[in-house]
Amino acid sequence: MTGVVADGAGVTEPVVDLSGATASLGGRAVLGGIDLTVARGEVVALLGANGSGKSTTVRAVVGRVPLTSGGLKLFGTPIARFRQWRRIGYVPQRSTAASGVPASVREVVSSGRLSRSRLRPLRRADRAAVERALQVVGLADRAKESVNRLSGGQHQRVLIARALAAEPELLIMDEPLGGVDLPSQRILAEALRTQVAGGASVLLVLHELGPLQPLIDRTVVLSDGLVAREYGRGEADAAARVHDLACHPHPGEPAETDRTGLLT
Ligand SMILES: Nc1ncnc2c1ncn2[C@@H]1O[C@H](COP(=O)(O)OP(=O)(O)OP(=O)(O)O)[C@@H](O)[C@H]1O
Repeated sequence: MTGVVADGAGVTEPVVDLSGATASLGGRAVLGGIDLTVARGEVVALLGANGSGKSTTVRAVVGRVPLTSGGLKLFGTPIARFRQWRRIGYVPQRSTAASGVPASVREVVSSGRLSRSRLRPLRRADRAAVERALQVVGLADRAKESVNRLSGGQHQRVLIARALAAEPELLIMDEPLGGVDLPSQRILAEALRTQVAGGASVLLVLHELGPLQPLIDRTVVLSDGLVAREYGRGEADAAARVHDLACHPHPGEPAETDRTGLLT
């Protein structure tokens, strides 16, 4: 099995272990048998063309899309018995932080901490984690503002801060760079670096690796609901190039699909 690492207690299971996963949406098969692992401390990027199944895969991992067959274990526990959701931080694909609810930036970020503190009032350590997360995404000076007054990219940063505030062991982010400008992408890269240095594992859906590239241990390319290819750390440039050609073909240049048949 890939992605198994040893720790002080002996051999440890991957934090995510998806095997032969199939799923359907609207009566259509969307995942055709995905094998995906994330080892403890590993940073895995999921790439692929639009509609290849990236979001569905991570939504399956967080239990939001039921599998029609195959298996999923989180932290070594089958999904049906898994209850420790506070170990996982999930940032869904671009959405609003609070649809119409006049919550402040700090309140939304604090809500990430509440799930960890089981709805107890926040203690000093909780408040410190919230402030750190706000600093990390560069929104500390806007903490009192209503999230309704933020731009789309700033919303995204609030959602990222909410996930970071929980200090999860596994952070799952669906297109965290979407609509986020380059300085903020760098801030996010730094935030992730800190999380990973602290032992966190990360699963990211990305359209391009951008400033996150140096952090990524493994890149998994999806195509039509299947894993088309995996790239290791030293192959990040190749992964980025395959993805660029498949998803953003340059005029006059054949898409990588035409040349390799990898990404359809
Ligand atoms: N609620 C739904 N009902 C029916 N089909 C869906 C639904 N959500 C997604 N799909 C289909 O499932 C397939 C995979 O979608 P998914 O969102 O996982 O792709 P993706 O790789 O994340 O794409 P993108 O890069 O555009 O975000 C697509 O063909 C999509 O049309």
